[in-house]
Amino acid sequence: MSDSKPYVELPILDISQPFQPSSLSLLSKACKKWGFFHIINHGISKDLCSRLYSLSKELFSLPSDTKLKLGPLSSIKSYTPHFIASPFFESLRVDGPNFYFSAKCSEDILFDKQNSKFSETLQEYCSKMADLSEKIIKLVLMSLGDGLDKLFYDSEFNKCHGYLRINSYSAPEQSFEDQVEGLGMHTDMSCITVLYQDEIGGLQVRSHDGKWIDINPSEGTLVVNIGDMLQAWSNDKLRSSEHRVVLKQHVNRFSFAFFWCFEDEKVILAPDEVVGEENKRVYNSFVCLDYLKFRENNQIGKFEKVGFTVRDFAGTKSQL
Ligand SMILES: O=C(O)CCC(=O)C(=O)O
Ligand SMILES: [Fe+2]
Repeated sequence: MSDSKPYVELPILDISQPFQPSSLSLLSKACKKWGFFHIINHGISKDLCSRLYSLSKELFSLPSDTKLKLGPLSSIKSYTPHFIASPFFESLRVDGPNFYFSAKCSEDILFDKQNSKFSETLQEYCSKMADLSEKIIKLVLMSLGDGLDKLFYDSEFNKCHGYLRINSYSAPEQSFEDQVEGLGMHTDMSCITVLYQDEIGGLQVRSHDGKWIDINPSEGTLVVNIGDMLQAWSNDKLRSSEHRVVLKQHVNRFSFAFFWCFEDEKVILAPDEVVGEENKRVYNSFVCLDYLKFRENNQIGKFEKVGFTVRDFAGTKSQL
């Protein structure tokens, strides 16, 4: 990676502390400009991350035939094999609200002997992530000002649900002239995503003028990004940025992406208080599930590849 890349300083929020107006204002600027920020003192211990990391290694080193019992052609569909998102990417999904049950269904098929550590660890990690996501949503709403957190948290965000995707990137063996993408440019469909990335790095966010900027890993720090659902709900006050993962030769990489989403049947329409008097609504109202299906069924936007986003789906004419 070249050294000439523009440098971006994303806020690092200590979320164990009460928030000062100055940190909320930094947060709101970062959410508008980048849609990404970092958090520390989030309560997810190093030990828990290492345990999940070891289990992930064990899981993805199982034979392909075993992993394929979990999808994409099986009834469970928790596994995405290589060559769907990219030749170097595979993933396993664990769904809430009963993360233990979801992980156990996969565990029972993957491991000959019972490996209850797998479902227990996933339950521990995901339930902590769900609590953390609620906290982060409140914080992001606070950063929008005008007491929007108090006005809308309970009425609009109380049925959110989460799922985890454990992402495994295998190492490109040949050298390529261009950057090798492990996961191509995409936006997340969630309200927010909370991401643990290992120490390898490779996550990049796309700036307004189309430059790729590294989001470097740092121990004890989690990355948070705004997804499409919150971009639409906030009438573009919060940005769901395009991002991707580039790989290094001969190096494997893992990440754990926890997606916190509105319920499927939720109708997203930016409230008047969020839109503000001066501004126009930039999205028509839409049902969440319809957007998810639009992304799933769309050849270009399929899986997490470059493609259509919520703007193509629900943007008002003036914006297109
Ligand atoms: O692996 C990463 O760092 C990012 C993963 C990601 O963007 C996703 O799972 O949506
Ligand atoms: Fe993503």
